[in-house]
Amino acid sequence: MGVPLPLPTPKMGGAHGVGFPLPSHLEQVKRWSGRNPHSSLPLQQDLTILILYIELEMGNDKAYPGMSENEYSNARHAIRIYALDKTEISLVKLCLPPHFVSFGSKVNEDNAVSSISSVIVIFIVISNSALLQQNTIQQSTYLKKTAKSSYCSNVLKYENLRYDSISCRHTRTRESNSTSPATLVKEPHKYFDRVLITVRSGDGGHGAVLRMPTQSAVAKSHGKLAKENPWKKSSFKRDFDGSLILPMGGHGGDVVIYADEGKDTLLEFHNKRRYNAKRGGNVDSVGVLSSQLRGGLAAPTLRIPVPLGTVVKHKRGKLFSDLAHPGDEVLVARGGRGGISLLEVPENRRKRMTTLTTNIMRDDTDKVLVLGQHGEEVSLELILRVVADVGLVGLPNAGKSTLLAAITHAKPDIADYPFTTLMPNLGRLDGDPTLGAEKYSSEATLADLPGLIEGAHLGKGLGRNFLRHLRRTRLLVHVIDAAAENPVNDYRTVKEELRMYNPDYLERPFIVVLNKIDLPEARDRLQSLTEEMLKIGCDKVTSETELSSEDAVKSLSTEGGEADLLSSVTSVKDKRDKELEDYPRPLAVVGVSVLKGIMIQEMLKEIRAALRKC
Ligand SMILES: Nc1nc2c(ncn2[C@@H]2O[C@H](COP(=O)(O)OP(=O)(O)OP(=O)(O)O)[C@@H](O)[C@H]2O)c(=O)[nH]1
Ligand SMILES: [Mg+2]
Repeated sequence: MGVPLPLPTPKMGGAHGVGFPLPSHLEQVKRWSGRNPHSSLPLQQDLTILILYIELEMGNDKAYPGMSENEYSNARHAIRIYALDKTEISLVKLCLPPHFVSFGSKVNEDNAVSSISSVIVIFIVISNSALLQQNTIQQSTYLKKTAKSSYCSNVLKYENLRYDSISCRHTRTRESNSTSPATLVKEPHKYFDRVLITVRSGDGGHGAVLRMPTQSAVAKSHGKLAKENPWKKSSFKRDFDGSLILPMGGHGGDVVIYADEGKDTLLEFHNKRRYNAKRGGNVDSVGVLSSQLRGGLAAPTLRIPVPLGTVVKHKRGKLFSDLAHPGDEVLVARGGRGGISLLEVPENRRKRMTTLTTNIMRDDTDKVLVLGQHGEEVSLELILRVVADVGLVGLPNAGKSTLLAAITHAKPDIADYPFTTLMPNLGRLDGDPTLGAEKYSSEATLADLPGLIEGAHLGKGLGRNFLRHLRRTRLLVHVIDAAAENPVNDYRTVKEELRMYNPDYLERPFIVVLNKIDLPEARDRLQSLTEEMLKIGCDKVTSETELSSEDAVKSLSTEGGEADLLSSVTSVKDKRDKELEDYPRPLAVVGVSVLKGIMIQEMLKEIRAALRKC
């Protein structure tokens, strides 16, 4: 620890090295070591790095056929770097011997082994855990011994085999709480559906080490009766088998995240990113067992409300839960258990008490149980995907928000400039009263999304991240400005962007709404536009019309449409290779003017009919 490294003249990594210049790297290692053994590195997790620096004695160049002069001289120094997870550390001793000889296929192994002239083994332990650091030091000591006996005799001289271990601590990186309230107000659309938070469950309350009361104390508190028989069974709380029940520390508060229909966004979490549950109460005692003794109070569960449709994930990927239904909740951190109480019994009464109690503990090592257990701290990523049956998509200014306002009670912002809508607006569509009571209840939720433009997948306009909010929809409604210069092209642009985000979106049933037919230029070409739109696409539904449940699970672990599993990557790629014409054609094309209320009922009929089909 802390011994400056005897470093050889550094050279390039060589044919078997890691491909970056040695000098700077070894300089860094040098800085980490000797001078400051407890230097900090900006790493989040525990890590052990094993560096092998091997210098070869390249005696006979005929032993390395096919190696160029350059390769030959580079191969004289080989550096290998292994990052070991803390759980893998025991593997070091297993995998070390092969590394001594794994100098690539061009080198005859025997020759290579016999030509090693010196080896430097460096362990860098980056951890705040003293135990892990200690373990690594033991590992390297063990290696020194085994290397001496097994390798040094015939491979290299022991004095040429050097070990060092370096301990570094993590830097305590402060969580970026950089989103200022002003930014949140100015650009809420960038933050409303994604946030990182940290939750901590409460510690358990402490138990107590109790003494039996003296006879006089018992008499004082229980009057004459107790004086006659201080060990009378009813004096203390007992289990059904007669054993004494000793009070326990209260359970620490759990942390639960639940779906709350009253919440719309995750914005508030940007202001407060840390949530701590309370700790359990300690045993209320002055050290003497009494019938009045109470256990510590359990801390209340900390319940955090999030909008319906929030996906709760571990910061580094693992899915906790998808809170897609009202009342869904997930326990994200369990509170620490309360400590138990111990009873100290005088030697002469011990035997008798043992027959009466099951939870007497005298062993010193058990005393740790008196302290409540620690709660757990978890970093979470919350991702909102709105829950809606129908998604409205289209270019900016097509009239999506006007449509939502026309058929639901929603009051979205409407204006004749692009990107009026920055965050999804939700509206509730009532069922069809003409279909009778049964169908009337089949209401649906509509989501009006921000406008998409060509190149949205490259980040143009508002980008395309908001398309994740289409994930749960059953039906898409393409809203097109029929009075625009080239409505068919606009339609293709939106479909293309959807496909770039997630080709599955194009497999979903959809209808096309040609809007603004109150304007003459739209009304005149309504017929031809409708025919043209109906021609784009094919009849056969090529694959699943909805995300299968398996896909849904996969998609929960990924964002932005990039699936992490190889198979799904391939399938997504295949789907992107398809032409727009290879995807299903619209279920219906209707011309409307949502502003002037023309053909609204016909449009609603088509939407309801489509909803019934999917
Ligand atoms: N003439 C006419 N104008 C309409 C019609 N529907 C919407 N508009 C106008 O089109 C403009 C844009 O409407 P919005 O509903 O804000 O369009 P949007 O698709 O939500 O636009 P973004 O939110 O920017 O994506 C507004 O000025 C509306 O008044 C219509 O049927 N006829
Ligand atoms: Mg809008």
